[in-house]
Amino acid sequence: MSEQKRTPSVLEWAGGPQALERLTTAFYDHVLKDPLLAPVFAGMDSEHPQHVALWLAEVFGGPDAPRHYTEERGGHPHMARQHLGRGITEEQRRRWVALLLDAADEVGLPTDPEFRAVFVYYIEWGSRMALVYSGENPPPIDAADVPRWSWNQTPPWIPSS
Ligand code: HEM
Repeated sequence: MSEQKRTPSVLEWAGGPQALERLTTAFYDHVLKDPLLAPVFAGMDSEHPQHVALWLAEVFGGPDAPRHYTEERGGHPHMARQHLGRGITEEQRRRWVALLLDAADEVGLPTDPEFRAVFVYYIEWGSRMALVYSGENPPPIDAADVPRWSWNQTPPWIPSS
């Protein structure tokens, strides 16, 4: 009887925490040069790329992965608060998503349809949530956990032999 292969977490598939740090480092380099986004990030913490990589690692790490962002950075409430009052526009959100996807190509994240689908699924949701929190009537900031995103409908394709 053939042994069933374990499905890697999205984080493992992406290349681990280091791959996400490469992604956010390249991404914020571009953000800071972008006319639409640079003003939004003018006061950005110099470690912001690492913090966002830590957040993404928790989102994509799978149910049993360490919760580093929650333990070290204050979890969902801290992240949500960081967007309050920023008045992010839909045009800025779209640019933010576009630059992140460009950066994913630039640093060589996997390009298989299954990985990119789950990645975009989270980024689309998360960026719209950031916009909602940044607006005039943000939802209350509750003690929700950092969301865990998994393969859902599109587990990675792994050859059987
Ligand atoms: C999936 C989408 C997003 C994720 C996962 C995300 C993640 C985060 C996280 C984790 C922080 C807090 C970092 C920390 O201090 O621990 C943060 C802060 C921030 N985010 Fe977002 N964000 C998203 C979308 C956006 C968008 C669309 C914008 C604006 C166009 C934005 C603007 C900011 C700004 C300006 C800060 C404060 C940065 C600083 O001063 O250090 N975010 N974000």
